[in-house]
Amino acid sequence: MDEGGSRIRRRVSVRKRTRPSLGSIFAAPTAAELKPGDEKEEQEEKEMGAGRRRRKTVGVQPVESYDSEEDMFDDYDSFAENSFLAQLDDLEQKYMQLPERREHATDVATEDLCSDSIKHKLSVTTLDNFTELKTDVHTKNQSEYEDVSTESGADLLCDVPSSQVLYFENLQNSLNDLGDQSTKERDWNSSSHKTVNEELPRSSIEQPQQIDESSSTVKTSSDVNRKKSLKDHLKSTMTGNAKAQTPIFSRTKQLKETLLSEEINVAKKTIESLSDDLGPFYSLPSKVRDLYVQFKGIEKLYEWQHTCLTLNSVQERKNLIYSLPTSGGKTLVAEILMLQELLCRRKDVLMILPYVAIVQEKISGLSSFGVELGFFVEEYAGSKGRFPPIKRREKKSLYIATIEKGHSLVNSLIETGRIGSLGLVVVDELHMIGEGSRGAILEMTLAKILYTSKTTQIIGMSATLSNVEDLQEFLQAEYYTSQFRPVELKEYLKINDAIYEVDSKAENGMTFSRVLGYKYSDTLKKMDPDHLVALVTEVIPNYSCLVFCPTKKNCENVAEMICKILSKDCLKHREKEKQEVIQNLKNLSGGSLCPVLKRTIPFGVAYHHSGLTSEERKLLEEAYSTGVLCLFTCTSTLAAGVNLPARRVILRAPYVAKEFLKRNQYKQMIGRAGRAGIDSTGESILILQEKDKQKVLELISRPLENCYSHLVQEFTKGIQTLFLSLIGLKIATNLDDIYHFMSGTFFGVQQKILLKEKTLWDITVDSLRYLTEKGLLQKDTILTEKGLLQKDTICKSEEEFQYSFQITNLGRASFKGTIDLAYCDVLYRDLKKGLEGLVLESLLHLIYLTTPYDMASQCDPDWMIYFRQI
Ligand SMILES: Nc1ncnc2c1ncn2[C@@H]1O[C@H](COP(=O)(O)OP(=O)(O)OP(=O)(O)O)[C@@H](O)[C@H]1O
Repeated sequence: MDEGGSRIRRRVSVRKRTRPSLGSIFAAPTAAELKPGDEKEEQEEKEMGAGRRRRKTVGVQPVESYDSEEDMFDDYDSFAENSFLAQLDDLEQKYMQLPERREHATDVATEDLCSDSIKHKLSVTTLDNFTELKTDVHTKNQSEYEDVSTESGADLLCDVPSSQVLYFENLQNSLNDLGDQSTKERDWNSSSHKTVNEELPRSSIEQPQQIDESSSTVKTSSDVNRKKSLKDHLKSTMTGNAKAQTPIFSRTKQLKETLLSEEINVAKKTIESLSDDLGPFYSLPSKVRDLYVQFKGIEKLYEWQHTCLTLNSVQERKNLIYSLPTSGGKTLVAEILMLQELLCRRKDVLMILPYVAIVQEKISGLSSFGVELGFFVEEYAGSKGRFPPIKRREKKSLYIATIEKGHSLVNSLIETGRIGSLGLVVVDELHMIGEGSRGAILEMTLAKILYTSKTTQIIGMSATLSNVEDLQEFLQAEYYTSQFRPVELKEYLKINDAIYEVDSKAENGMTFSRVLGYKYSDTLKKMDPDHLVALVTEVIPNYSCLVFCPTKKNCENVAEMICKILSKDCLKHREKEKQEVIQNLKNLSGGSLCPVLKRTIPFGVAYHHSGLTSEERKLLEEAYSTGVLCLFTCTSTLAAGVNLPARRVILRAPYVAKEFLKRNQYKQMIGRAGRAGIDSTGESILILQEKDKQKVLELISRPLENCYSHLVQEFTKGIQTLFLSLIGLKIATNLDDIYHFMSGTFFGVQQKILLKEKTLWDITVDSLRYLTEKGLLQKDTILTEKGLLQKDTICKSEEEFQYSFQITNLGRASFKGTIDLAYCDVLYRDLKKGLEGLVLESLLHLIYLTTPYDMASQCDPDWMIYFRQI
């Protein structure tokens, strides 16, 4: 009895000691609370339609060095009564008399100490059909009990990442859909609050009415009721569990679990010994292979995947860049390497992806693996993500992050001295390192990892890499490439009504293929001058088709235009399911539906761009993936890795907005054509006008664009932000170290190409000087060969001295508040002025203070309106 009780009390005392004061919670953000790059991500999020928030600064949770014990009680002290824990002890005394129930009940008690959300998360489901999975989970918990109790109970009790809860919910929904009668009879609302441990015989759950009644006094305050209900729930669950018979678990399940942990132990040893014998599945338990068959239908690896995974450099954990055409199956290799790291080397893994939508797609794809194999899948995108991440002792975490959130995560790990816990970092679409300020953030992230952790392996992949040598030098990585593509991709161009095949051997890069056979009336020609309907009706409704359009508005117009011309027969194709899609979309937005989608969905057509909310997007993507919708008109964002392939991809014009297509963009877009395992071939058709012919011929024949560092070009969002964070996080604080850091960046590798007129030393010195003059840094002490001099000592030549720098308050606030350094001083001045006197006569002053400067610079206010308002 005391064992369990004392364990709980001990945890409480730890919590009390380490819990931050209210003051510190509400104090100005510290350390990794406010992360560089979040604003940019907002932009991207907006772009992908995943969020519509606007703000000048971004607040994140306070930084604490959470350990798993703290997490267990996180958020609870705030609403539980002081006597709550004492009552818990009483309850233990009362209901845990039977020694054989002790462990089980303690388990439940501690679980119930967790928030409703955690309970909810742990309440896998109560469906009969799902008992197997729950039993599985419970068995795992039981088998882990030893570790849990001797360490901290962390893995059982800590925050299950929402991503994995989603997995359970999805499973629950799909089981629900099966329409099992017994399922229907259940009350879902109530069952959703049950814990895994409540999956016990009904008789044992229907219990302690007396205790409930006697202990609960009626109070009017809702708060008190909340506390009471928690307490009652606790009591009732504990009593129920105390009386319950120990559930009988399937022997087969238990055996499977034992086998899995045995296999993992063997795999750990194999991987440590660097043996050539890779065991049942690339040093992983055979269960992983089974899961790939079960969840992804992948029975066998492609030859290149096998070769890549068995490379010596990969076995030796060297950094690796690999490049294959789109749909080549790159992700699977990365996933296997990630699983080796999580399961065998017992380290956390970070996967960086370019967009929120892709992170979400990956989360849902990998959550099932996490549940089955015992690791956490954590989302770092949009508003999701905790800094620093929860420290877990047993299970490892796979963080799936956008570029910006990945950077913040790495910053927080460095700041808390935990960067070594990151065993592997995988970067998908590595070529994005050459794209503007997002590229600069990716570069900073990787450079910081390289500088601070010698044990973290970095793997980058892309379908569109050109100057790989530079990247190899930066990442100190090996390179693997192959031209493998499981489904052949045929490229076509359409000029007027003739179709040409792209042919590198032909004199002008193309050969005539055919003339479009579709008969157009004069009216139709006016409506559809590019013969889009002729092209799409060769494919839909039986196969899927993507039409890339230059703008969002164009997506909508093209979708409508196509539907006006399409035969009414299309309406009959999967009619009922399309109506369901419409209904589901309506449900998402309180009964209303975009009039364009209302007209196009019955034809199986929809637009896909950043104007959709993430829920709408998911719904439409699902309908498209299952063939209910057969045509998407979309913008280029869909090309960046969202797995929605099509039999035919049509590029409406060789433009993205007003910019002429880049080779990389073209490759990514046409790469969506040809579905592995479904299509035997994929086709792309680029529609062009005579005037663009020459440019297009160059586009299809020239090599991919090189990628170049944007670290210095993106001055305030690049090198300036980097230096501030290096000094703020104490990664490098003196001139010498900072210069050394810079030499190891992608810019350092390309400096001679990018900025010939200046040396890297000069660039470093100039940037530090600029930050110092701006009041973001201050020189601390001066280190000379003769010793330390005071900071105000005048020095003649920078080279003679080694400055040590400190971040100022303004610098820290800017770095942590993700403020663009271009206007951090203006913002500070404005806020300071606001402190002197806030004009509340009208809303004008408040609007001024809360309008981001970059937004303000995009519009040209009519000052007379303001004048009249005042
Ligand atoms: N060995 C395999 N056998 C069968 N299918 C596979 C295999 N490997 C990958 N696939 C499937 O091929 C499809 C494309 O794979 P993946 O998304 O990994 O390609 P990619 O190279 O990352 O493409 P992109 O550059 O477009 O992101 C996926 O549906 C994946 O499940």
